[in-house]
Amino acid sequence: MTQDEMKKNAAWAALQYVPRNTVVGVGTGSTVNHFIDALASIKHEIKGAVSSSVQSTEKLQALGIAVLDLNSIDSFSVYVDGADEINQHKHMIKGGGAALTREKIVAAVAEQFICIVDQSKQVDVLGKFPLPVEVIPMASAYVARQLTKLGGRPVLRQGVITDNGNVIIDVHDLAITAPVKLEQQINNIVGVVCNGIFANRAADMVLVGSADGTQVIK
Ligand SMILES: O=C(CO)[C@H](O)[C@H](O)COP(=O)(O)O
Repeated sequence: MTQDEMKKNAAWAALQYVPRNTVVGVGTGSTVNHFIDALASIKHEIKGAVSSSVQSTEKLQALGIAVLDLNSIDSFSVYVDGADEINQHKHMIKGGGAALTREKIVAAVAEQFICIVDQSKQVDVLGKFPLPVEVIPMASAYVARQLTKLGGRPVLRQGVITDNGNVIIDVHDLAITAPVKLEQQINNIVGVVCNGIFANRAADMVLVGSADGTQVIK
């Protein structure tokens, strides 16, 4: 079974946790693209979606799913998104698709975060995947220096501008043994919009696709 088939299994398994007649939060990425396909199969049973990126918005709308303004909603039940890495505490690294800020915003409004991954995303310690940090462009050199002081090796992601008009710095060589603390430390650097550690708002449930089926971790 390919990695993409494992992603697809996890994505379709998420459908059973989507309450009907509500708004659904939708993340970004190749795993989420499978989830959007799955969501389209029940589009007449939901009230629409809130989206974490232009990419997901376009796919949702192309499949006939209404995309609602997050500011028009007080809360909603379930946010479904992928991850680049996830540990046993359901802390994640996200942002490989550069959508981390909007993903963190939509996740913050959701009551429950369901993370859909293939088994290759499970790790003991976060940080082998370079940590994405969204940065205001004029602050990129300053922020890079501060990230070096924290022990990382920052690399500007070439040719990428986020949906919010900012740049991404990928931080290599971090062994993230204290994700809750490091997430806050990086957020405290002036010029950082958001970083890809999702630990202060971890996942509530993880669906892990593998060749043996989909494992549910609550
Ligand atoms: O955080 C993300 C996008 O910003 C994605 O969830 C993450 O990169 C995983 O992507 P994929 O499902 O394509 O493996």
